[in-house]
Order: sequence, then structure tokens, then C-alpha cells
Amino acid sequence: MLNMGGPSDLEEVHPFLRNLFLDRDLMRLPLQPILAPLIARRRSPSIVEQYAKIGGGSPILKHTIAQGEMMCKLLDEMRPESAPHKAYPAFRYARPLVRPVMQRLKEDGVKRAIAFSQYPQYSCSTTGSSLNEVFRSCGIDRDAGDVDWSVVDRWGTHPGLVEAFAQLIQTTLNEHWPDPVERQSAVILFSAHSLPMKVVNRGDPYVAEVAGSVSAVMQRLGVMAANGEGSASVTELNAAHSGSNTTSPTASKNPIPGPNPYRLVWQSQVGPQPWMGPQTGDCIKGLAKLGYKNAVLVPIAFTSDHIETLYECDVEYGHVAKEAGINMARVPALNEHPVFVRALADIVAHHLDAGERVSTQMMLRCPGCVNETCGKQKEWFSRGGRSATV
Ligand SMILES: C=CC1=C(C)c2cc3[nH]c(cc4nc(cc5[nH]c(cc1n2)c(C)c5CCC(=O)O)C(CCC(=O)O)=C4C)c(C)c3C=C
Ligand code: FES
Ligand SMILES: [Fe+2]
Repeated sequence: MLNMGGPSDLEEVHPFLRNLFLDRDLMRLPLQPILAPLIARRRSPSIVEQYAKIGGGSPILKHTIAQGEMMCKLLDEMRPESAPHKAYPAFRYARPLVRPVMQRLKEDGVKRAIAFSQYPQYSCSTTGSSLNEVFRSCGIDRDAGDVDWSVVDRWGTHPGLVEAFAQLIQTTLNEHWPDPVERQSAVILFSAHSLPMKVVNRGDPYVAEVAGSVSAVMQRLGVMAANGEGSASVTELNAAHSGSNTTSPTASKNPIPGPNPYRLVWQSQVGPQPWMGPQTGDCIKGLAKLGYKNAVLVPIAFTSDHIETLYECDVEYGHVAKEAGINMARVPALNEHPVFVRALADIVAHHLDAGERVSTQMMLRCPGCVNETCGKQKEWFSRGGRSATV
């Protein structure tokens, strides 16, 4: 279960940031081996403060272990022919790091493994970086035994993922806005970690794939609305509209039944370079200026809680919304949601049934890619992780 990971305690913040700034698949810096620890040291105090405010560390390992155990239990029932299934969290920047995990696979005598990216949408800066690290650990160093590899690299429109998001959004809307007119007026802001424009323009598929997830979730919410399971029915809206003195101009003028209005927005950009926009914070302020009163924030590109949901969304954007006069709710991260965990098991079961080593889409490098490791890694995985010619 490949992911970036997060510091489990405050002590791990510096090594986590150092590993992140050292990652040449994520960013290229001059004199990187020297600069990375220095930048990490400079950024550590403010990041330590953020992790201290969310309970002293990232909960990502706890969630990944729980998701893995639940997924494997389901898989053992669904696919006895490949049982027992076992999940190994393997993180890019925090413990358990990819390299020692590859060593454990060897010690455990594993013969068949799936590199299962836990990022639903593919970016070379996230999934690509993790796959490159697996390749470096096993393909180049050959320190992980003789494992037959395949890859699950993207699943941003899997029906189970879409269903879990749609259910979580609908529940949040229902709970946060008991009044159907107010509820219907809430703007759904799908917020994803941004990408530098340099990466987008190289042909990285992430931005388009996140948009694909958003479309699929909105389509599902539309079906739920049509079936009367959605935000508000026509009768409900008409009844509420006739007697309502709602504070939101957009709500009282236009009570259309159906899914809510929505936008895809981007968060967490760092540094002075241009990044994909519009930025989440600016959008919250902009909506307030346009007269909107209600918004719901959906973390669409990460599967468990982390500093971006718990600190940036809840603390920072919570503050922005309050200042701007927006009543904002945050949709919970997927974490151990049963529909989501079943989706993980279903993705693996289908992958095993299909017998495909890598997806066609994974084999296509970014048209602007200049990172040779990407090409070697893809070739290596397409051969099942065997006989690398490096
Ligand atoms: C799908 C999600 C993410 C993408 C895409 C992504 C790209 C990306 N990130 C940086 C630089 C930084 N990211 C940092 C933290 C961070 N990044 C993500 C997710 C994605 N990044 C998360 C979830 C986190 C937080 C970890 C946590 O524990 O919650 C940081 C460190 C924090 C900081 O210093 O502000 C940096 C730096 C780049 C350059 C990039 C694409 C090229
Ligand atoms: S950067 Fe996308 S394939 Fe290399
Ligand atoms: Fe990031």
C-alpha cells in the first residue's frame, strides 16, 4: 500500500521533510543533497506546530494499517484461491519506508506482490515517485528477493470510491443544513493538493484525473437526487421556499432540485513558482463576495486524514470561511468507511482476475518527461519486476 506517509510523532517531522525535499522525482533543486536537510530544518518548526495542533503526528499509518487489514479480510473471503492476502504499508517519506518494507517482503518469503498506489489519481510526483522507489529498491539493488510484481496505479473513478465520496457528501449536507433550501445552496468545493504548473505542463495526468473523480461523484449525486435520496426534493424545496426567510440570496432565488453547485479547487501550494489554481482559500473568499453563505469542502485526492484535512481544511480554511461569513462544513476523509474499504478489496480482486501487470495508461510517460527512472521503472514493472536491464 504505497503512499507518501506522514510523521507519526513530532520527532519524525524533520526526517519526513528531509526525505521529501531529497526526492528528485518530486522536485529538482540545485545541490539537493546539501540543500534538502537545510530547507527541512528551516520548515520544521512551523510544520511541527501544525502536527502538534492535530494531536502530535499524522494518523496516516494507523489508517493505512486498519484499511489494509479490513481489505485483506474481505479479499480472503472474495478470493480464497489467492488467500492469505497480506497488506504492507510502504511510505515514501516516513516509516515504514519502502526500502525496509521490501526487505521484509524478502524475509517473509513473498512471491507475488501488487504495488497498490493509495493515491486514487495518478501523478508522477506521488504514485510515480513511489513506484520509482520500489524499482530502485528491488530493480536496481535486487535486495527484495524474487517477487512477481504487478501494479494498481489509478482508480479515481472506481464506483466504490465514487459511492463512498457521494455518501459522505450527502450525509454531511443533510447533517449540517437541516433546512433543505439552505442545504441546496451549499457549494461543494472539491479540494485537491495543487501541482506546480511546470509539472502540469509536462503532461502529468493528475489534474485531469482529479477532475474525472469530481465528475463521477457529481454524476452519482445527481442520480441520488433524482431517486429522492439527494439534497432536497421538489416538494421539499417548494414547501421550504414558500415559508423560508433564508439568509442566502442564492438559495432563496433559485431552489432547483438536484445536485448542488460545485467547483474543483486546489490547496497547499508551496514556494514562489506558479501552481495550479484556483486556490481553495481564494475561492472561499470569492464565493462570500458573490453572496454565497454555505459551502462544503471535500478532500478528493487523499484517502485518509492528514495535515491537509486536519490542519489546512479544518483550522486554516475554517478560519478563512468564518472571517468571510461562510458557513462551511468539511466532509470526513474516507479513512475506514466500509464502502471505501470494500472498494479497495474490489480493486485488488479485479486486478488479480484480469491478470494485467500494468495499465496501458501507466506505460505512457508524460510527453515532457526527462526523468529516465520513469521509463526504466515502467519497463521493469511491465516485466513483472524481473530481469531488469539496468
Ligand atoms: C495527491 C496529493 C499530492 C500531490 C499531487 C503533491 C504534489 C507535490 N507536493 C509538493 C511539495 C510538498 N508537499 C508537502 C506535503 C504534502 N503533500 C501532500 C500531497 C500531495 N503532494 C500531502 C498530503 C502533504 C502533507 C503530508 C501530511 O502529513 O499531511 C510538503 C511539506 C509540507 C510543507 O513544507 O509545506 C511539500 C514541500 C510538490 C513540490 C508537489 C509536486 C511536484
Ligand atoms: S515525469 Fe511523468 S513519466 Fe516521468
Ligand atoms: Fe505535496
